[in-house]
Amino acid sequence: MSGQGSTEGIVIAIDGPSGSGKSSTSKGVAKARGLRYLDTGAMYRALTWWMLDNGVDVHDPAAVAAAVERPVIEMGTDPASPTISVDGRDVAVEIRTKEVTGNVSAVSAVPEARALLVRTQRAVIDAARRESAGIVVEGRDITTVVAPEAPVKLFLTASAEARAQRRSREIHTGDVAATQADLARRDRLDSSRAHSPLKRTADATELDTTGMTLDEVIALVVTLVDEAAATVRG
Ligand SMILES: Nc1ncnc2c1ncn2[C@@H]1O[C@H](COP(=O)(O)OP(=O)(O)OP(=O)(O)O)[C@@H](O)[C@H]1O
Ligand SMILES: Nc1ccn([C@H]2C[C@H](O)[C@@H](COP(=O)(O)O)O2)c(=O)n1
Repeated sequence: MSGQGSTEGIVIAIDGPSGSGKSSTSKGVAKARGLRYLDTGAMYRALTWWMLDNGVDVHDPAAVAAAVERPVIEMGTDPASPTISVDGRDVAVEIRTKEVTGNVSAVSAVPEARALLVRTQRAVIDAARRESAGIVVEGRDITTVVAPEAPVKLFLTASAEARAQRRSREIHTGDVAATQADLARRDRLDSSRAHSPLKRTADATELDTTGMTLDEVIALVVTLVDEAAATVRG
């Protein structure tokens, strides 16, 4: 709940390229305004982890499509401690490996995988709204496919250099050039796939965070949420 209006049932949709700050910003905003938080990238990662763990050839779209219904992926939406599990196993660490990161774009390009996860994401949003909770949802197709009617739609960006610096600090590597190449590869794949590619629509507010601190970005987005809450609820 904000001082500016009610955030009950509000949906905040945030997309952007890898390392632009979607997760950190979304969690910070959700904590500041008592909202739920959904990391949809974690869901694609969890599906990818399961495929790899079960010997599915992730570069064979038909094999991925045939297996998508098998794992049960569940998410916890508390921004202070978001959770992700597959068949009851906590996979928060496993989904962040290099192997998963290197293969997740292939799995997320498969239409059957997207259809299933989009359905699950909409169910999470609907459940939050039934409980009168607002929710911040972040990923690559939230503003375009998952929640195009959201009253706050943001496209977060930062320069390739800034994103590589941030991610390199996070994973404690001095090889910023290699990190930048990894981010560029994933962005290229995620933006060029046939189904639900990452793209900014005209009605999403672009926020270039290069040169901004995380706290500054969170404060700015909280302001946008408060404005939307005041408008939506009168
Ligand atoms: N404005 C900022 N200034 C400095 N560092 C930032 C800023 N925003 C995010 N970061 C840091 O950059 C790193 C990447 O941020 P984050 O994981 O939130 O990005 P993301 O867009 O969710 O990435 P991905 O799509 O790859 O999951 C994190 O270490 C985070 O703390
Ligand atoms: N809505 C989404 C969210 C994520 N993906 C894919 C593409 C990303 O490279 C990958 C991992 O996401 P991250 O953890 O880096 O946010 O998942 C997608 O296609 N759609």
